[in-house]
Amino acid sequence: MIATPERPAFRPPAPRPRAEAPGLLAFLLALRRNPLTTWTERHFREKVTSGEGILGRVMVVNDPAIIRHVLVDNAANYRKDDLQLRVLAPGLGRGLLTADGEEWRLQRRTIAPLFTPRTVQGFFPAMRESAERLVRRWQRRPDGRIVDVSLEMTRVTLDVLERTVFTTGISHNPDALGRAITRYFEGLGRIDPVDIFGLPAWVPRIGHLRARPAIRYFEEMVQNLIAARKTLLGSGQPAPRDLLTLLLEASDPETGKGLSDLDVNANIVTFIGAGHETTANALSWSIYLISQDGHARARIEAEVDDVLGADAIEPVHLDRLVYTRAVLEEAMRLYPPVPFLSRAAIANDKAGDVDIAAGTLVTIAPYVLHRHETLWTEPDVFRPERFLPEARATIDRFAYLPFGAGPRVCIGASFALQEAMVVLASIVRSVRLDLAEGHVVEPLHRITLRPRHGLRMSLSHRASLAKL
Ligand code: HEM
Repeated sequence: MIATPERPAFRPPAPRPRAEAPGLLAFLLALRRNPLTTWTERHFREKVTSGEGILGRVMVVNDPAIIRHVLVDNAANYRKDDLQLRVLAPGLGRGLLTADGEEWRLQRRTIAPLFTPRTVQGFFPAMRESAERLVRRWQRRPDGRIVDVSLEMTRVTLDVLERTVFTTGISHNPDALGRAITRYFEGLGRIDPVDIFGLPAWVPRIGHLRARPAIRYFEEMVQNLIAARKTLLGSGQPAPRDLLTLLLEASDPETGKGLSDLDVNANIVTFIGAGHETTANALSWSIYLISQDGHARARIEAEVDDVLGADAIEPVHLDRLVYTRAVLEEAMRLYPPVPFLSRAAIANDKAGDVDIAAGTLVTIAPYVLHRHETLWTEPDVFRPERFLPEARATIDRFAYLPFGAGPRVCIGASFALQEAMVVLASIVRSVRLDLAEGHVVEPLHRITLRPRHGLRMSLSHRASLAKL
C-alpha cells in the first residue's frame, strides 16, 4: 500500500544505524547504554555478516533459510550461548529459558502440558478480570489525566500472572512487588562488561549489587509461596488450579518424574521474568503506535466496537478482532519484546553455502530481521495491514520471530497473545490515549525492548469524546 496524504507514513522512533562498526571501547559503551545503537547499516542490508571480536567469532544472520536451519533443522547443533546464560541465569536460575541439553528436554516435556490451548483458555476469565480492573481504575480518572502507560502495562501483566500463576495472591502490596520485580530484572538485565569478558560468576556485577535487596525480597516471596502451596496440597484440601499447582503436580510424560523444588522455583521466577515485561512491552508499543496514526486508531476502535458491542469479551471474539491482532503483531515487528536471540554452534556446520565453524556465536536479532531491507517493504513504517490475514500469509515464517522458533520457541506465546488481545481490546473500547506533550519516546534494549523514559500519555474517555 502506498502512503496517501490522508495517511502519511508514520516512522516510529528508532536509532539510526551506524555507517561503520564502532571501535572496541565505543562498542562496549554503546552495548551498556543501549545495544540497539550498536547495529550498522550493513546489518539491515546484508543477509549474513560475520567477524572476529571480543566475543570470538560472531555471525549475524538475517537469512530466513539459515535461521530455519539453526533454530529448527539442525537445532541439536546449537546451544544457548554462555553470554546469554551469564546475563539471564543469575536472575532466572536453571528454569526452562536457561536450562540446556537433557535438563531442558526433561523440563520442556514436563511443563508443555501447562500451556496447551485448553489450559490457556482456562486463564481467559483471569485475564479479562485484570483488564477490566485496569479500565475501571482509569474510568475513575478525569479526562486529561496523565498516566505512565508503560508502568500501567507492567502492573496489568503482573496482575494477570498473580491470577494465573499463584491465584491466592502474590503479595499484599502489589506495587512494592512490581517495583521489586522491575529492579530485580533491571539490575540483572543490563549487559555488563564483566559478562562479555567471561569472568566467573563470583566477580561482582554493578547491576547485581544494586539489585541485591530486590533479589532477596523476591526470592523469599517465591519460596514462601511454594512452601505454603505444598502444605495446602499435602493437607488434601482443595487447591487452586493455577500454574503453581500445575507445576508442583506436573510429571514427565515419559518417566512419570516430577520437577524438583529447585526446578519449580526457577520456573516460577522464569514465568514472571519471561512473561510480564515482554507482554507489557508489546502492549505499550501498540498503544503508543496507534496514538500516532489516526487511521489505525480509527480502524481498531471501529473493530472493537463492532465485535464487542457492550458485551464482556469472550474467547469467541478473539478470532474476529483481526485488526487488533494485526496492530499487536506490527508493534512486535517494529519493537520485538525480545530483540535478540543467540546460539553457540557445537560442531562445524554448513547452512546453504555458509560455513558455520564450531564455537561461532550465531546471533539472530528480531529487531534487525524485522526491519531488514530485503525482507520488508518500507521496513521502518508502522503499517498493521501487513498482518491482516491475506498479507500475513505471504510473510516468511522465519522473517518474523517475536516468539522465536523451533524446539525452544516461546512456551507462553499463546498465553501472551491471548492476554495482550484481551487487554488491548478492553482498553481501546473504553479510553483513548495520547502522548503527553514533550514526552520523548526512545526504544531501549534491556533484555526486553521498552520505552526508555516510560510512556506518559493523556487519558480521555471514549464515552465523553463521543459527546463532543
Ligand atoms: C509478548 C510476550 C512474549 C514474547 C515476545 C516472548 C518471546 C520469547 C522468545 C523470543 C523466546 C525464545 C528465546 C530463544 O529462542 O532464545 C521465548 C522463550 C520463552 N518464553 Fe516467552 N515471550 C513472551 C511471553 C511469555 C510468557 C507470557 C511466558 C510464560 C508465562 C513466557 C515464557 C517463556 C519461556 C519459559 C521460554 C523458554 C522456552 C524454552 O527454552 O523451552 N514467555 N519467549
